[in-house]
Order: sequence, then C-alpha cells, then structure tokens
Amino acid sequence: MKVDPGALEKRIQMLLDDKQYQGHPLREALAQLWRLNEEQWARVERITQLSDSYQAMMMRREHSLSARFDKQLRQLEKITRISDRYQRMLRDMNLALEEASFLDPLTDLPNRRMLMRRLEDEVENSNKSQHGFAVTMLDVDYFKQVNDSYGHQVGDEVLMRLGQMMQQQVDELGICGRWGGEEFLLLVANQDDTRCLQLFDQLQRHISGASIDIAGISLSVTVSLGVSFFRPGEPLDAVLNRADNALYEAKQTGRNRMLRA
Ligand SMILES: Nc1nc2c(ncn2[C@@H]2O[C@H](COP(=O)(O)OP(=O)(O)OP(=O)(O)O)[C@@H](O)[C@H]2O)c(=O)[nH]1
Repeated sequence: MKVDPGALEKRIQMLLDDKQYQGHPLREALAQLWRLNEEQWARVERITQLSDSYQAMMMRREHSLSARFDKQLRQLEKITRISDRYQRMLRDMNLALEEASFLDPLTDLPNRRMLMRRLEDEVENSNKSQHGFAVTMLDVDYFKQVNDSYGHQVGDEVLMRLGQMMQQQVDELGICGRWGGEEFLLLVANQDDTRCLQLFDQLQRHISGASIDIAGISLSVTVSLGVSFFRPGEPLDAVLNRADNALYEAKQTGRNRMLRA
C-alpha cells in the first residue's frame, strides 16, 4: 500500500491532539517518534541548505577562477602582442641601423663603407668582363675657408649641395659617395675612358661655375679631381692610390682642375 507522507503526518498530528488518546499508553511513544521525525527533517533541511550554499560557493569560486584565468589569458595575449610589436620594432630598427651604416648622415650619399663594397663588386665584375671602370677622388678646394668665413653649418650645407650636384652628374652611370670630410669618390662603370673623362670634366666645370645660395649668402667653390682607371687583374688599392696621387697632384699644381693618373 502506498503511503502519502502528508496525509500520514496530518493523521499523527490529529491523534496526538485528540483528547481521548491523552492517556493512551502508546501516545507518549508516538509523540517521541514524532519529535524524532521532526528533528530528522530539520537536520535534513540544514544539510540541504549547507549543500546548497556549498554548491553556490563552488559555483562562485569556479566563476571567479575562470574569470581570473580569462584575465590571465588576456594579459598573456597582450604580452604576446607587445612582444611581437617589439620584435617588429627591433627588426625595423636594425634595418634602419644597417641602412644608416651605409649612408653618410649629412649628404645621404653612400658612405665609405658602401663605396668600398661597390668598388669590390666592380673589381670582380671587371675581372670577369675584362672591362675597367673609372674612379675619381674629388676634394673641395680651400674648404676650411668656407667654414672659417661662414660657419660650420653653411659648410655642411655646401657639402650637401655638392653631393646633389655629383649625384645628378653621375646619375645612373655609376655611384658617388662621401669618402670622408670634404672628399668624395665617384665610380663610373661601363663607359669608355673618353666618356668618363668628359663626365668628370663637366662636373668640375659645373661646380666651379655654380653659385651656391644658402640663407642669403651666395658663394662658390672649386674642386680638384684625381682620375684613375681600373685595370683588370690589379688590386683595388692600386686604382685608389693612383686616383689619390692624381688628386694630390691637382692640388699641388693649383687646384680647380682634373688630373688623370
Ligand atoms: N662643415 C664641415 N666641415 C668639414 C666637414 N668635414 C671636414 N670639414 C672641414 O674641411 C676642412 C678641410 O680642411 P683642409 O684639409 O685644410 O683642406 P682645405 O681647406 O679644403 O684645403 P685644400 O684641400 O688643401 O684645398 C677642415 O676645416 C674640416 O673641418 C664636415 O662634415 N662639415
């Protein structure tokens, strides 16, 4: 037979309240059983409440743990992004440094290091093709006077303008760069000797005839050139020394001229 717990409770309560059973020998035992039952229910209730609050606490904890984990994950992603950006920045900086180490910061022309590389390449090409190339050392005449008269900044500007003139003149026929101080080097390849000499001569005349205007000052400078042609098979130093000697000779014999070694 199926027992309805609600109906049974009601019946027991009625029996315990019924006056006619007040003296009944089983009433006290039933009352004790009833109290025990109520205590058990109260205990079950407490355990259920405890269990509920424990579950709620565990859920909150789980939630806060997962929130903390998400936060750490986001921080990690951020750090990774920063690290990627940092690495990209380092790579760009390295590239810029590499570039800067091949360019003269004042004139933006190839510096001596880059010129040496290019010269070495050209020596290799020439030895293969058995065609020479022309090298010119160009030095500004009395440049100290420019600095002394107008100041170092104007001197710098003059070097920049001269660099631009040389660049325009050589254009795609070769390369020109700053060898050091007020000295430049020009390299022309794949042209016959006469054409190279013509080009350097034109450059020398062009510079000497040019008026350089800087901040309201108009000045002109002359340059001396020492030209030499590379002969396949010889060391690079040989052609550079000849050009240098020719430049020295040009200076010694009055400046504002081009001499060929
Ligand atoms: N403004 C400026 N001056 C420079 C730079 N590099 C070298 N100079 C100057 O160039 C001058 C070179 O002087 P010198 O070696 O006596 O030669 P110079 O006066 O040109 O005379 P010659 O070469 O004999 O015709 C020095 O005064 C250097 O300070 C530079 O980057 N900027």
